[in-house]
Order: sequence, then C-alpha cells, then structure tokens
Amino acid sequence: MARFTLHDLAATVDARAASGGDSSYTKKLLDKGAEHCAKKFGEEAVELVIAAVENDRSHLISEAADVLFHMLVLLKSRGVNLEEVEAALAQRTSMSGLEEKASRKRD
Ligand SMILES: N=c1c2ncn([C@@H]3O[C@H](COP(=O)(O)OP(=O)(O)OP(=O)(O)O)[C@@H](O)[C@H]3O)c2ncn1[C@@H]1O[C@H](COP(=O)(O)O)[C@@H](O)[C@H]1O
Repeated sequence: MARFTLHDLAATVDARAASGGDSSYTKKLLDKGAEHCAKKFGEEAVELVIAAVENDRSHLISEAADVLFHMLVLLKSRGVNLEEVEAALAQRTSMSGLEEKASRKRD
C-alpha cells in the first residue's frame, strides 16, 4: 500500500473546504465554524485518552486517527496550515523538551 501521510490528509481537507459538496463531512464541520471544530476535536481527544487508559491498542490507533483528522480540520477552520505547525516543531529540534520548558518559564 502506498504511504499515506498527514500532508495527503491535509490536502483532502483543503479540497473539501473549497468544495460545495453536501456529501462531505469535512465541509459540514467547517461550515459550522471554528468553535464547533474545536468542540469536536476536544471530544475526539477525550476518546483517545479513554482508549489509552483502557490500553486497547486497536481502539487507540483508531482514536488517534480521529484526533489527527479533527486537528487538521480545526487548524483549517482558523487558517493555519500543517507546514506552520511543522515549522514550530522544527524550531524545537535545537533543544531538548526540558530546555524548552525551562525557557518558557524565563519568558
Ligand atoms: N479521516 C477522516 C475521518 N476520521 C474521522 N472522521 C469522521 O469523524 C466523525 C467522528 O465520529 P463521531 O461519532 O464523534 O461524530 P458523528 O456523531 O458521526 O458526527 P457529528 O455529527 O457529531 O459531527 C465520524 O463521522 C468519522 O467518519 C473522518 N472523516 C473524514 N476523514 C477523511 O476525510 C476524507 C474526506 O471526507 P469527507 O469530507 O466526508 O468527504 C475521507 O476520505 C477521509 O480520508
């Protein structure tokens, strides 16, 4: 199977956002606005937490997929693209997580 990446999914979200299609769940979410997208993301995040606590591997994978999809929709609803998030992550590679945490406390 060809490798499917978050960029492929983000491209689908972009295409659905630009479509007029009634048959698109993505478009329906976006049409309801950023606050609705944020609420859906929160619900999916809680479901992911529950799957992790229950230690149900296949459920955890499925819920993680839901969270990633809803995160991309949420970003789209606020006009943020995946490349901007990647740039933020890339900036952090020069220091460890603990160093980054300490630098935030100094701000
Ligand atoms: N990856 C996903 C994806 N992951 C989860 N979901 C949907 O997210 C919803 C989450 O489930 P819930 O039970 O919380 O929500 P629900 O009660 O069905 O929906 P609500 O009415 O509460 O919003 C389900 O309807 C899932 O189908 C997704 N919907 C779409 N995609 C991708 O987006 C593409 C485009 O989809 P459309 O926009 O529908 O064409 C698809 O081909 C997929 O690649």
